[in-house]
Amino acid sequence: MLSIQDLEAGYEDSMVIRSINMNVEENQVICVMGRNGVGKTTLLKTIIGLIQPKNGKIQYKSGDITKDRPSQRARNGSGYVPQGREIFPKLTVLENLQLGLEAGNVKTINEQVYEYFPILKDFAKRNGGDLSGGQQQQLAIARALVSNPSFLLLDEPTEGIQPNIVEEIQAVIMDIKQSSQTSMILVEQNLDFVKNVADHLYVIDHGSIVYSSPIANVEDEEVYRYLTV
Ligand SMILES: Nc1ncnc2c1ncn2[C@@H]1O[C@H](COP(=O)(O)OP(=O)(O)OP(=O)(O)O)[C@@H](O)[C@H]1O
Repeated sequence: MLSIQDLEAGYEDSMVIRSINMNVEENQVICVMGRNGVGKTTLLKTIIGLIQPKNGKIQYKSGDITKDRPSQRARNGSGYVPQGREIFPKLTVLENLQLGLEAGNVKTINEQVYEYFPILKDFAKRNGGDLSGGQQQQLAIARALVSNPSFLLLDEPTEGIQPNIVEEIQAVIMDIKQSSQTSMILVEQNLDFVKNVADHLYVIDHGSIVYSSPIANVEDEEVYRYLTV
């Protein structure tokens, strides 16, 4: 469904990710781990179109999307939950969700989103900035889900979030996987969380994939070797 071939990207003269090859099938959850600063966010931003690759190709549903703008990708089914949430603090919860609808060119909010995160209905008129960190993360995920993405990228959705909300986010990811064909790429620091939700794990170091394994065969020690400084 999504095929990334020899992808290289970075900022001005610096190359941050190098020779990345990845395949994501329908309904698969792929996790990407790696130490701080190795290029995980840069990879997601390149897949979503916020950064233009210097080399390589991204194919989505057999079309070449390497040069498509982020807005085109959103209309074609991609959803993005950025690191640090990036919700609009001065807009209400409902207005934040409506922006997700516009991005995906969808008319109405799928009620499923409120079933996943009932708090967002209760707090519809509150400003996004008045929610707790965990609630803002739920809003960021919901904002991506309202456009019914067939492909969802999540950048560290559990970072700094209290355990009960991490469990809720895990349950939502599992439900999306069980009830739809949506594929996901998840950047995550927590190996236990990864093992609960993922089908395949990639570890990145210095911008390249250094470890790749189906989740059932992941060797914790090997993964931790790359995650410790
Ligand atoms: N806008 C930018 N301009 C220049 N360099 C950048 C920019 N954004 C990130 N970088 C650099 O690119 C490298 C990779 O950053 P990136 O955010 O992709 O890493 P990461 O693996 O997601 O890290 P973290 O786990 O801390 O989020 C880092 O050296 C970072 O300083």
